[in-house]
Amino acid sequence: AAKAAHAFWETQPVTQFSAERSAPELPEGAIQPPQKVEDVRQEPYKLPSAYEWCTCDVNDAQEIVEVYTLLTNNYVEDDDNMFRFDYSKEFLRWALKLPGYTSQWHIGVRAKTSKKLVAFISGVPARIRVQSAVVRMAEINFLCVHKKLRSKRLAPVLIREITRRVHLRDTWQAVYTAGVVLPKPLATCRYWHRSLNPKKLIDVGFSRLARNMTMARTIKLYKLPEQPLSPGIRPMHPADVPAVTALVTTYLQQFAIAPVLSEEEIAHLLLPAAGVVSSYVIGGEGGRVSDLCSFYTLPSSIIGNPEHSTLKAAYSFYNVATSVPLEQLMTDALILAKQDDFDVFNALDIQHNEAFLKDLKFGPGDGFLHYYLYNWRLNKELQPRQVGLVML
Ligand SMILES: CCCCCCCCCCCCCC(=O)CSCCNC(=O)CCNC(=O)[C@H](O)C(C)(C)COP(=O)(O)OP(=O)(O)OC[C@H]1O[C@@H](n2cnc3c(N)ncnc32)[C@H](O)[C@@H]1OP(=O)(O)O
Ligand SMILES: CN(C)Cc1n[nH]c2ccc(-c3ccc(F)cc3OCCn3ccnc3)cc12
Repeated sequence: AAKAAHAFWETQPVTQFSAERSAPELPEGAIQPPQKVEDVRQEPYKLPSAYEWCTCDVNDAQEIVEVYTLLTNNYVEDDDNMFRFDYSKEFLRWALKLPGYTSQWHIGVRAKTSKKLVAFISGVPARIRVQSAVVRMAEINFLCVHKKLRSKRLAPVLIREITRRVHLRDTWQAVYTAGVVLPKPLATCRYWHRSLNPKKLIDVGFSRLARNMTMARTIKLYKLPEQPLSPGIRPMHPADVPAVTALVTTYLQQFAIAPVLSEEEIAHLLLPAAGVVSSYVIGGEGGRVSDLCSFYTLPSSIIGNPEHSTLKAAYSFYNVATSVPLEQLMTDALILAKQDDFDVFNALDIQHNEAFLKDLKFGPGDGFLHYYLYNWRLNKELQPRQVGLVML
C-alpha cells in the first residue's frame, strides 16, 4: 500500500500543504493554543528496545568527538553524494553553546549494548522576530540518524522528544531549515557558489570546465586582488561588540524573519574564532562601525576522492554595507576568504545577496534550502530577500 505522505508531519502544528485554499485565511501566529509547562509529558518518548536516550555534554572532550564522528560520517550530503558536511568539533561547540543553551536540548540516542551514538538532534534558544512578533524559539539543527538506521521512523521520535524538552522550558515555537521539502516552507532559498580555487574544484568534480574555456582562462576568470579594496577593513575585536550590535540590529529590522541578537549573542556569533567564524569591520566615526562582513567555516568531506579529502568552504553569514557598496564589501569577503585558503565561498539568495551574486561571479547551486517554522502560521510564503536569518 502506498505510504501516507507526511504521516508524521500531518500530526504536527505546522502549515499543511492541504491547507484549504478557499477557506478564509486562518489567523497568523501560534497554531496550537497556549499550553502550561506542568501539562507537558514528563517521560521521554519510547525508543526501540535496543536504544536509549542520552544527553550529550558538548564540553566533554570525548562526547564532542562522538557527536563529530556521527555527523562527519552520516550527516547531509549533496544530491550527487559527492560531498558531506564536515562540521568541526570547535564549530559544533560554537553552534551548540549559544548564550542560554541547555545540554537538555543536545539529545543523543545510543545502542544499549555498544553505547555507540547512533542518532542526534539539537536545539538552541533564540529570539526570532517574525514580521512584528518577537517569539522565543528553539533553533533546531544537526538532526542525524546513522546510515544503518535509516527509514525506521526514528526521526519522528527524535523530533517529538526535542519538542517535549523544548516545551518543558516554556518554549512553544521553533525555526529550522532543510534541503528537503516538508510541510510547509516559509521561504525557499537557492544557494550559490563562488570559486576561489577553481583548479581544485574542477579536479574534485565540484565544478566543470566550461566547454569554451581552458583551465588557464578559468583560473584567470576567478582571480582576485591580493589585498582588500576597502581602506581600514580589519578583523572584528571585542571592543567592537556594542557598535556591531547596533549596526546589525538596525540592518535586520528590514527583513520579515530575523534574529533579535543581544550583545552577548553578537559576541558569541561574530567574534573571530579560528576555523569557525571570520568577521571584518570598517570603523566609522567615534568608535562606530559602518560596515561588517562575516563568513563561517564549514568544510565538506569529498566522498571517495583519493587525491583531495576535504573541500574548504566559507559560508556567507551577516554582512552590512553602509560606507562602501555591498559589491565592494563582498569582494573583500572573497579576497579575505581566498587569503585564508578557502576553495569556495557559498551564499544563499537571502538578505541583499541577490544584488551581488551574479556580478561577483557566483554560480547557482543545484538545490534549495527551505526555511520552516514550527507552531507558527504565516499566511504567505516569504521571498528569499525577506529572510534575514542565517541557520548554521
Ligand atoms: C516547539 C519546539 C518544536 C521543536 C521541533 C521542531 C521541528 C524540527 C524538525 C527537524 C528539523 C531538522 C533540521 C536539521 O537538522 C537541518 S536539515 C538536515 C537533516 N539531516 C540530514 O539530512 C542528515 C542525513 N539524513 C539523516 O540523518 C536522516 O535521513 C534523517 C534523520 C534526516 C531522517 O531520518 P530517516 O531515517 O531518513 O527517516 P525516518 O526516521 O524513517 O523518518 C521519516 C520522516 O522524517 C521526515 N524527515 C526527513 N528528513 C527530515 C528533515 N531534514 N527535517 C524534518 N523531518 C524530516 C520525513 O518527512 C518523514 O516524515 P513524514 O512521514 O511525515 O514525511
Ligand atoms: C543550514 N543547515 C541546516 C545545514 C544544511 N542542511 N541541509 C542543507 C542543504 C543546503 C545547505 C546550504 C546552505 C547554504 C549554501 F550556500 C549551500 C548549501 O548547500 C550546499 C550544497 N550542499 C547541500 C548539502 N551538502 C552540500 C545547507 C544545509
